[in-house]
Amino acid sequence: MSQHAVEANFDGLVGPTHNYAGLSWGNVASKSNVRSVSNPKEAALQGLAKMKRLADRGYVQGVLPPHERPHLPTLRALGFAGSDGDILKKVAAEAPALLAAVSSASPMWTANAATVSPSADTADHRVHFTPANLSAKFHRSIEHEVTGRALKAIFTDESYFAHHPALPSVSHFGDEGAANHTRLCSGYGEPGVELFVYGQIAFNEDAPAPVKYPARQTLEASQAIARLHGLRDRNLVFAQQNPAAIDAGVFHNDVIAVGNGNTLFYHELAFLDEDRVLADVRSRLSGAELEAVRVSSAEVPLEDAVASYLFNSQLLNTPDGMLLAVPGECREIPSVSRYLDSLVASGGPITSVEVFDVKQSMRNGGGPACLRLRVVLTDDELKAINRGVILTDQLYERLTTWVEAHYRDELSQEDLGDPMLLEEVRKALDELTGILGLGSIYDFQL
Ligand SMILES: N=C(N)NCCC[C@H](NC(=O)CCC(=O)O)C(=O)O
Repeated sequence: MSQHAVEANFDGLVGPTHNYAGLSWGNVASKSNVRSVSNPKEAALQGLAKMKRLADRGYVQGVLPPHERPHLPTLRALGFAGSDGDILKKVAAEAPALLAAVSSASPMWTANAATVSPSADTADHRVHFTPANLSAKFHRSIEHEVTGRALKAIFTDESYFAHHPALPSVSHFGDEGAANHTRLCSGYGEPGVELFVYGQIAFNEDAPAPVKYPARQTLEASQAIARLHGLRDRNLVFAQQNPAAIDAGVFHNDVIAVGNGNTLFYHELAFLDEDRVLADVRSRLSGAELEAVRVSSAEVPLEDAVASYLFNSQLLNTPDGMLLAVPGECREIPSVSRYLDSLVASGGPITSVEVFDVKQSMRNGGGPACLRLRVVLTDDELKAINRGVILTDQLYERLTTWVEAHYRDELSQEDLGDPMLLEEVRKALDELTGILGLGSIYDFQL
């Protein structure tokens, strides 16, 4: 028997070390803004403003905490020794690239935090979580442990929630989480079709693969997650991303497609075999017809899709149709802005468009959809979670005051070795776990 369920969005709160280090080869924005001075305070406030607007509209909105950065335990594991201050000084002088990597606020992009399968799809009828190993990028590969702790601190009740460790951290099982996973369904509480999109088949060197940029997700990783989560064939589609799109800067599928309910909004160059993907989804989707909203290259050239992050939008149910929550950049690029007007006028499933300013995150390649992890929860499951992370007016006020008190409004690469920064971060995060009621999740708290 299906139960009423909602889609909750858990946004990553941007951390106090948000900076532009050019760490992500294959992510055009990250590379083009390398060494710009960032504004962590503005970044965090932009993220909170997005959460607040959506919470005010009645969507269930949660918060996932930032991670401790710079991450001293990683530096110690790599042979740096002495006091925290000694280590920062040494690594800043000898290995600034490493310091940048362990200082990234990248856990803000919670679409990469984990893959989540709702209880309507899983064999044991629990919600399953697998933190993504993010093994393609060193700075992201250090996220999954604390991500797992945060998820366990929020989704604690084992009768409702199952937590798996990240997959083995090697390229064969490269996993980028929900950014390459879309669920289509007739209603959130109904069994859905989980569409896993991969960039490469790891154990077949002859299979198609991008030539310029890395494919971060493998088929083998997606299959492993489907097994761990107890998904059945009738709920599953595996699709290969178009290698040419990866080579044009589409480093995750959520940069070129987004789905919600029975609607898949995608660019014609998203998939290697578009017809098969649609046929596979159609044959498995029950209780609804698939609405395929296809954007052609003639309407929006691939480079405009990448530059605007049109598809990195949130697609949300409203009482009359669906809302596309787009980044501000979509209105700055003429082809995209024109397309959005025609989309709303077309009489299709997407009936409104709203602009969100997340520019600080966008400059590192993270749009509205990168900043959120979707978790479909039945009414009982929602009641069972740690409610301290659900955004209310009061929590919004507390978090804004917390950001104002602890965050800098300028951060350059040279600041990352400042021992004061580490102290500021730890003080802020210690207070935050109290505000969110998470207990101890950071290494410095254990
Ligand atoms: N599409 C989704 N779901 N997420 C976007 C992640 C952006 C992130 N950028 C970065 O990690 C850049 C950090 C820097 O260069 O400082 C990444 O490439 O993994």
